[in-house]
Amino acid sequence: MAYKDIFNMIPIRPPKRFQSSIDVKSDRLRKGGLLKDQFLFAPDICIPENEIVPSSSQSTNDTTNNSIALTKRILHDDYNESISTLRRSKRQTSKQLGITKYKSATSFDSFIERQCEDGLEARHTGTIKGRGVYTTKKFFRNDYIVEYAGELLIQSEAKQREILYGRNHDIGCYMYYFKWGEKLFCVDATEETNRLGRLINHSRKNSNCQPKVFVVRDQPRLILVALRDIEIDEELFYDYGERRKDIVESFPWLNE
Ligand SMILES: C[S@@+](CC[C@H](N)C(=O)[O-])C[C@H]1O[C@@H](n2cnc3c(N)ncnc32)[C@H](O)[C@@H]1O
Repeated sequence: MAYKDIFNMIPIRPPKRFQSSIDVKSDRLRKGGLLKDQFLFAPDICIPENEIVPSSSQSTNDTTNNSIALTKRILHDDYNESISTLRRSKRQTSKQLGITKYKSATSFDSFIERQCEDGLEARHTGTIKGRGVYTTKKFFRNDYIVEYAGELLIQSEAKQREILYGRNHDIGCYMYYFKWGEKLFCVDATEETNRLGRLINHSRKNSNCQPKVFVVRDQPRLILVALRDIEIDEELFYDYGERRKDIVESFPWLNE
């Protein structure tokens, strides 16, 4: 499956306030009284949607889970190899990666590492979109919202998986491609889990959050950050970034 062009990198400014004093406190304790030297960088990210299968049953059914299990078995050897490649190549400096470093006073890594999904719940939207994620607390602009959690893959493996997933129309599109340094990676969140980032729907015109790459222990993690203040009971949306004409014509909701 093809992917769209990656946009320029857009740095995000660290939030001016701490999102939660509890998180900051635990982070300080963990790191011996110091906030870790960390940085944010934010290449724009895209999800290839050219094989989106609009499905009402994206899904907990056995067929889907079996397909995923089968795919993983088939790809098992490649998977081990690709992840070890990833690990081998991870020790690049930010200069090599061409990434601007931003020291942040606020630590997002504690949110990521403890899989924080506070203030969110999944509900059925009652529309063709299927499930969506809604807020149960207020978020402020630049707040951490949730991780787009899944398996980190290199591009070649992700493409192989997509071919297999594409054979099963019960499998929805949960592959999230992004550029990190000079390389393309993908977070595959196809497997049904209880993580919420994978359930956030698309809006081009009314997105209220935005994907960013955040590095934890030298590994890129995808997170969603609030674009503006978000009130309780709002559905979360981000722009999937797909602009290819043929794809958008096939899935007109990408323009909404
Ligand atoms: C990452 S999943 C989002 C969660 C999905 N709604 C679910 O129930 O599992 C992406 C899929 O959700 C659906 N979707 C997301 N945003 C949509 C929108 N604005 N309109 C229609 N369908 C949408 C499409 O089927 C898309 O392939």
